[in-house]
Amino acid sequence: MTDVVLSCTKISKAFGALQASKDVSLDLQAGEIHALIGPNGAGKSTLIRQISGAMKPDRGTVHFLGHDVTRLSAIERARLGLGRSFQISSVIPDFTVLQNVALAVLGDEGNSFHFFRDLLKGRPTVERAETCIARVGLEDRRAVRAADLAHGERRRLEIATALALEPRAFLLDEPMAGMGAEGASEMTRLLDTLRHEAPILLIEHDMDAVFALANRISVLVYGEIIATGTSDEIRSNAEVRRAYLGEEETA
Ligand SMILES: Nc1ncnc2c1ncn2[C@@H]1O[C@H](COP(=O)(O)OP(=O)(O)OP(=O)(O)O)[C@@H](O)[C@H]1O
Repeated sequence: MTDVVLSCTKISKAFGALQASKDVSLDLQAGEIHALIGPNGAGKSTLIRQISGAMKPDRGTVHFLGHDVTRLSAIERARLGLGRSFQISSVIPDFTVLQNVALAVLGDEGNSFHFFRDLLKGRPTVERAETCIARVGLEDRRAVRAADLAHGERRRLEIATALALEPRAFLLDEPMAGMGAEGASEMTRLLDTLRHEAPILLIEHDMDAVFALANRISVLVYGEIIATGTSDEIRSNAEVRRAYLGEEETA
């Protein structure tokens, strides 16, 4: 029996005449990385936003850990353990690495941010934040302001803030965007280990990373999933090559 952590069923979303999601169904199973790939404008971010709760679908349902979360807000889904990291950074630039992650830990504990300064002196918060920081390999950078981090380090900080919420699943939207080869391979190594803590639904344009990491890949074209399979199955799928991979190779 497969252990489905997250699923969406027949999700549809239109922006005026544009059908950005068309009856999309997919699931995320324990221990896996399920990559969502497709050309620019295919509807990947729109789909992940509906799964996270940032946007309401016109039709369809989202289930997470056995709950129907379709009507829950993004914050309520995050509290259930849906961890997110987006194309646009959510970290506070003037806060240090430690302060950013501690803030996320406090948010998870349901504390009012008025008490942030006092609580930051408390060991449990700091210890938990430091565990998350070490998990992404930023322990030597804990006192550095987020604004002063290199791009790849900032992406890892975002993952640390997501880890602070003790997620049961991750939604990651282009964690390797804008990274050089070294940053991308560090992120690849990190995601490879993270999947064992919580499965990852991954949007990523870096095909080397996707093919190296993904247990399963779904290909979205014009808002529709045209194929789901292993790396080998997707690489050799004629329709996928025509609609997406062939186009990338000749670009
Ligand atoms: N809020 C919105 N209002 C109107 N149209 C939108 C909105 N959000 C997205 N779209 C459109 O929906 C389509 C899908 O966009 P989306 O950002 O989901 O694609 P994507 O696959 O994530 O693209 P990329 O790979 O470039 O990030 C695009 O045509 C986009 O212009």
